[in-house]
Amino acid sequence: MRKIVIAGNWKMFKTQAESENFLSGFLPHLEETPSEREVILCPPFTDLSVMSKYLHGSRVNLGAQNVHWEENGAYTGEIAAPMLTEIGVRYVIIGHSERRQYFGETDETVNLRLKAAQKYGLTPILCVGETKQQRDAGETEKLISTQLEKDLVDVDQTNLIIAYEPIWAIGTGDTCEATEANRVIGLIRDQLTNPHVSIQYGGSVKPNNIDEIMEQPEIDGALVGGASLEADSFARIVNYQ
Ligand SMILES: O=C(CO)COP(=O)(O)O
Repeated sequence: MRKIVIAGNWKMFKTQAESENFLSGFLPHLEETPSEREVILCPPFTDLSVMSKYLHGSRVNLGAQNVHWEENGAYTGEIAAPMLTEIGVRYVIIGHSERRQYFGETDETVNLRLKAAQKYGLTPILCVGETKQQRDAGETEKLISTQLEKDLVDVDQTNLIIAYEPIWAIGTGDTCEATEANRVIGLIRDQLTNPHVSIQYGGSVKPNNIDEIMEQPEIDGALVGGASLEADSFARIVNYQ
């Protein structure tokens, strides 16, 4: 059975005080959320500890936005998996296009991070997706297939979530057609050895398009950026019809 997973990626937004304010507005909405839906919030590192305490006993799980592959060491600015698991973090986003674009993340480092996350018991959310230029050149399938091939070397597919995030749809309001996202996600699934991996769609997911996205048979959830920053908006997404 593939699990439905709805995750909010807060990127570089929200102080601790703002994160607690969000939770006080958001948590009451979860009374309506079907129990089989997994709800995850991925805030900045500085919010994780305070949110973990706040969320104790709640059904919301925490994810980080990155993790290093070493257990510790002289890697200024990085975070190690045991630092995350110790405070109750269960998931970690790896290979987001913003990391690949602005911070030199490569398929090789993505692969190292995926394996390290799994080694320490975190479930990675691996992001893949094409640029507008690659899409226009008809290279979507080839690009994603190459990303998967390189990123997933020796990665355990029984503890993995994948997010298909077309880069041109991120933060632009220009959502990928739900049927097209469904098609690409079907192609991703064809390339996996485990048919039970949950595959999310990400890119301008909003309260007004979540229902159509979740109607698609191949789409198992959403990775939500901007619309996860406001409690009512993310609640509407988590409580899709
Ligand atoms: O990058 C994203 C989630 O990881 C998507 O961001 P938006 O929902 O703001 O387009």
